[in-house]
Amino acid sequence: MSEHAGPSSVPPHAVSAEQRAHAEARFRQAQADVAAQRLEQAAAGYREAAQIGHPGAQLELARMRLYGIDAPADPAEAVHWLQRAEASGHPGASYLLAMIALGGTALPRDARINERLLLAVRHDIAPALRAVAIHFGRKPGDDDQTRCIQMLERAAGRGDVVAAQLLAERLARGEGCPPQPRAAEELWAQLERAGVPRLPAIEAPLPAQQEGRSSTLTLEDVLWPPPWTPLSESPALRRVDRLLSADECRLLVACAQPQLRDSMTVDPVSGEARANPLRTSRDASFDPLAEDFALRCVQLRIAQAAQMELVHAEQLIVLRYAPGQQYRPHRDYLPPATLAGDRPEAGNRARTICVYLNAVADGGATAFPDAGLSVAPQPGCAVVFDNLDADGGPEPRSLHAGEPVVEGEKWLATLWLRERDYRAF
Ligand SMILES: O=C(O)CCC(=O)C(=O)O
Ligand SMILES: [Fe+2]
Repeated sequence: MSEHAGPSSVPPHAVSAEQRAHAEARFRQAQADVAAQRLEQAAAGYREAAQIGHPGAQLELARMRLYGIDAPADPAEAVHWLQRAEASGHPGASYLLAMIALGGTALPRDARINERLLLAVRHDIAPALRAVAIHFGRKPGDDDQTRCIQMLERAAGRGDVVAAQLLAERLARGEGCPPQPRAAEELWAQLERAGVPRLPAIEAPLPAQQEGRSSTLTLEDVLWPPPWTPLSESPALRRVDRLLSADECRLLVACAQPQLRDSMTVDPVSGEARANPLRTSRDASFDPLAEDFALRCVQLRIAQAAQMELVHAEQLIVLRYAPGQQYRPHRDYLPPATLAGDRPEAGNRARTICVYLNAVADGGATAFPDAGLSVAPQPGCAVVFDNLDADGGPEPRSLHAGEPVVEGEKWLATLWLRERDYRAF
């Protein structure tokens, strides 16, 4: 993780100069192995250097173990190496430990998350700055809003493109600062020259707040799910209002935009992904390797709103529908052949939560024919429904559709939640 400042070589006095030099050489060779896709050799090299006490190697080995790059993922081993790197003062390790703890499985979801994140902020680690900016930006206080702008500026100054996009949108609209349309235009022009696409116009009310919360960086705020409003009992259907802030909606769009591809569906017989007239949108699925603290925090909040644990979630999908595009009536539970090829031990997709990320000029509601209901997109709000019946069998009444967009575009984030643990951490 080159963007993470911190000691990456073996601290002096711990081992002999000769061992230190050896660890450094093994570390460099492992980096070359990664570049050449020799992953098993890279892991072996990192491991040797990590055992000697090389914090950079400890961090890289941890990442390989966390994401299962050379062998099946082992978050517990990743945590072990990160804790050793953290003990040597590597702030990148603290940042990763905080990110892992959000899942609440490999590490407890406790106050250490805030401590570690703040430590990463003090070391100017850009993804930590971005996450903290978005966190303050959710809060109504003027001080919090000012902090959000300051943190976005700091992250953008460290080269964080997404923070720069979020900042430009806030400057343009005067969110947390007086409107500065000229500065916003300059920033957007700079971003466009670097090939960064503009964001769609997104405005959303501030998220619902838990009464009496302080304005410090406390994870409890994120964990508090706004209550849901039942819409139908059978099929089980609810809506959640004011779940995500405008920054959070923009974050999801900004991260998805560069990765959009034509939506595919999986053929239930062959298991192959292919274009299907069932779903004519474009979508992006977030690679776990690309997830940062802010993205995990938003997903945790979405999972909490669905009253499920984040580790039950498949990868988050962001969909974009242009006029005429739609998702024809379907059910989200997986047919046996598809399930068999994708973590059958996690069980089927028990619940779905769809979060609307922007306002659609016309069309694009989510229709539930068996409930006789349709939910119109409202930025930052979500619809939650159950795909399985009380006995865990497929619930045919969960049939639903993304109606065609008539005018404008529709951005949506979907989390499909399995019955049991799906993610490694
Ligand atoms: O676009 C919609 O409103 C529905 C999307 C959907 O059904 C899904 O993501 O599973
Ligand atoms: Fe669906």
